[in-house]
Amino acid sequence: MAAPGRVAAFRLPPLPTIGEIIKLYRLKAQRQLSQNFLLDLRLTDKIVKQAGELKNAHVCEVGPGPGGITRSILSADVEQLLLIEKDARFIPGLQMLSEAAPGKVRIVHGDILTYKMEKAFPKHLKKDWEDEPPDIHIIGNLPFSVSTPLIIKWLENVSKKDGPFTYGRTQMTLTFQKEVGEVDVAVVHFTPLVQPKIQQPFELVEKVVRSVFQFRRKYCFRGLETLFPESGRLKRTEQLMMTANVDPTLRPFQLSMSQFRNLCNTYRKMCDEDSSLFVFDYREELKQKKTTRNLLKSTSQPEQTEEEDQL
Ligand SMILES: C[S@@+](CC[C@H](N)C(=O)[O-])C[C@H]1O[C@@H](n2cnc3c(N)ncnc32)[C@H](O)[C@@H]1O
Repeated sequence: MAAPGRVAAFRLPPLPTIGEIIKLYRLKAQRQLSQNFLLDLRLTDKIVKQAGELKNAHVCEVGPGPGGITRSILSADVEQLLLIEKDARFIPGLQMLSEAAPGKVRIVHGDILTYKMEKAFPKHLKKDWEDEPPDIHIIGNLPFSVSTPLIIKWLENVSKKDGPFTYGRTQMTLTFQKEVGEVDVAVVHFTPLVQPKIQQPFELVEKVVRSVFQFRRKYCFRGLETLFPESGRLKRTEQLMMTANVDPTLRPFQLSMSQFRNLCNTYRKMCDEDSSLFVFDYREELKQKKTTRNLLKSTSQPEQTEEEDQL
């Protein structure tokens, strides 16, 4: 058994070991689980420390599972802890934790991707966007398959000041697990800025960034080309890169924030000049090309192009 978590006012039940989790929750794949669940309280304390001072704070933990991070949050003497867990098998263990810390814990058996965060905390905690962040924190260690769509949704919420950011510049401390087979986790702490670094609609920024990074190891022009329809693609990509002052042979991860800003601003101007541009969908174009090619296919079958391999 791991050492019990301690707080001044109450004593939490000990964290189960990986073997106990497998038995208790009838789970399989011990190797994978031991990477996904954080069962060392020294490590979970370290992660929770990254969130800053949590005494008397309102915290939402996403995906508490067996409750390692949960214990560390409670040990930080928070005012209220909201737990959102999708897997019903973890609920009884979380209820035990809730009983050990009376009046502190609220458990929601639900999906964080659909949970209405704009109603999750008391209204009196709301702060103006320009003020200091509210005393509300989101903390979580989620699998990659969930954390990626979730962070995109939350970044959109930041830009629209809705969802968890109805309360102001709510802070988030999230762990991102590396590839399956690696045990390392990266802890990232986010505090929304008062002014965005790029003053364009979220959908436009997301489209540009997603396009650049779809070929992350290639020169950045390769991804940027996909913003434009085939007719005039080369010319418009050149125009975008020249106006934005971006060297086309940089790799996506070498681009600076100001280069992304220039790209977004220039692309916005191009979209304003051509109303059909923003809705252009490169993948849709590829699909249509493939369908046409299949229709025209005769006895001699051409090799698939690199583009079509992406479909
Ligand atoms: C990688 S485990 C981490 C568990 C625990 N936080 C820890 O660090 O040991 C991810 C947890 O998130 C839960 N989960 C996965 N998808 C979820 C979702 N969409 N909404 C809420 N919880 C989710 C899983 O059931 C699991 O308990």
